[in-house]
Amino acid sequence: MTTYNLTVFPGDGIGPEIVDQGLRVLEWVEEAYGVKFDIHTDLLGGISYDTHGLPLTEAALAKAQASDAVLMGSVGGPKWDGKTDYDKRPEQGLLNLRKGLNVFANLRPAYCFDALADASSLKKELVAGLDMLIVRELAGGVYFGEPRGINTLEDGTREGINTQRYHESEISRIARVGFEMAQKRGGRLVSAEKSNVMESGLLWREVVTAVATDYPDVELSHMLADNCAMQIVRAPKQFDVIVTDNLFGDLLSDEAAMLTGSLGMLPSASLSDEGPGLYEPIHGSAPDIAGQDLANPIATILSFAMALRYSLNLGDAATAIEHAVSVTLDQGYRTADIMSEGMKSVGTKAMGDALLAALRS
Ligand SMILES: NC(=O)C1=CN([C@@H]2O[C@H](COP(=O)(O)OP(=O)(O)OC[C@H]3O[C@@H](n4cnc5c(N)ncnc54)[C@H](O)[C@@H]3O)[C@@H](O)[C@H]2O)C=CC1
Ligand SMILES: CC(C)CC(=O)C(=O)O
Ligand SMILES: [Mg+2]
Repeated sequence: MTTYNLTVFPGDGIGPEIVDQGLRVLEWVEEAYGVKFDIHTDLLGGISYDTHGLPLTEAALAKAQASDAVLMGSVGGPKWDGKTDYDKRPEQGLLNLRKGLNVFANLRPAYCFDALADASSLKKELVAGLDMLIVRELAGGVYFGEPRGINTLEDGTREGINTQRYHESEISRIARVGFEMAQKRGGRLVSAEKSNVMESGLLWREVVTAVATDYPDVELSHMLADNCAMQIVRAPKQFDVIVTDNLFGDLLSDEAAMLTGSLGMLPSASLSDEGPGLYEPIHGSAPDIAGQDLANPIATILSFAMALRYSLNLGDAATAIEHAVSVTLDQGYRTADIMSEGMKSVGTKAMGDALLAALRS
């Protein structure tokens, strides 16, 4: 029997609740596909800080690096928001995990399930049939650039600094992922930056244009990121694949999530050239609904399905899970974030129950 080593970081807020449902689905995969998941659960984020004084310990990172795939929930919350030492904040643990795994390519698919075309805040005809992919650079850019910090100046006033910095090698490697994804999909790639006001954006545009010569079958276009944000809500189905930097990808993907009905629907896979991928929903720890059995576990379950496809060679199991999500939504099960009139209102665990029933039927 094939055994896969998984490191799981439930994290903070709704993280443990949604990860629990994802792990139930993985138990089904073990039964249905005759594989074994050897699961090591560890601490990341605020819970790690409270226990160890650090949002990610070296030992936990080493375990993750030695795994076949790393699965997580979410980190952060008001308890740690006051921390001015950013290196100790829960979110820094996640950034360190991403950097430590060198997962530079973050795939964020925005797919509108037919049953949820009504759940979007946009008109149904704009989102029905939507299937776009945001490829976000994840290991560089302004979340990592130096110098950073808050300095007190001679006159006693303060300035905050973060640095957007991209080497051309970082741009070309994420551009290649964008082109390769477009080749496997609709053959169209939009590169989003701010080359009109940022040198790093200009370099981004030049490097992506140069890489394009290796992919003559992909139709490349460039779009300023602010226009891209507008186009995503004006006419989202014009997009096939968007490649963009760490900050713009963060913002554009939360925006795109609302086209699918809810932030609780959008999964992600973060991939490196070698080593395990990291799989997490794109949303945060949702402190406003944590511990109340209200969170939508679907983004997490779909992220774990992406792990099966991209890291564990279990693509059939991933497809079965995606199909079960579709069936469950067709059956009318809805967590509060995607609820509409006449549907069956369920909590986090009951959504997991419904999905497992669909998988077993
Ligand atoms: N990858 C991660 O772990 C991330 C962590 N964060 C952290 O999460 C904390 C909260 O951040 P927010 O800005 O409030 O963003 P958030 O994504 O946690 O929540 C935004 C809104 O979406 C709702 N929401 C999110 N996920 C949901 C789900 N699965 N089901 C139903 N509703 C859901 C929340 O209830 C909230 O109203 C902060 O500490 C932030 O730094 C934020 C984004 C990503
Ligand atoms: C480090 C995270 C908190 C940033 C984020 O919002 C994301 O990656 O989606
Ligand atoms: Mg985000």
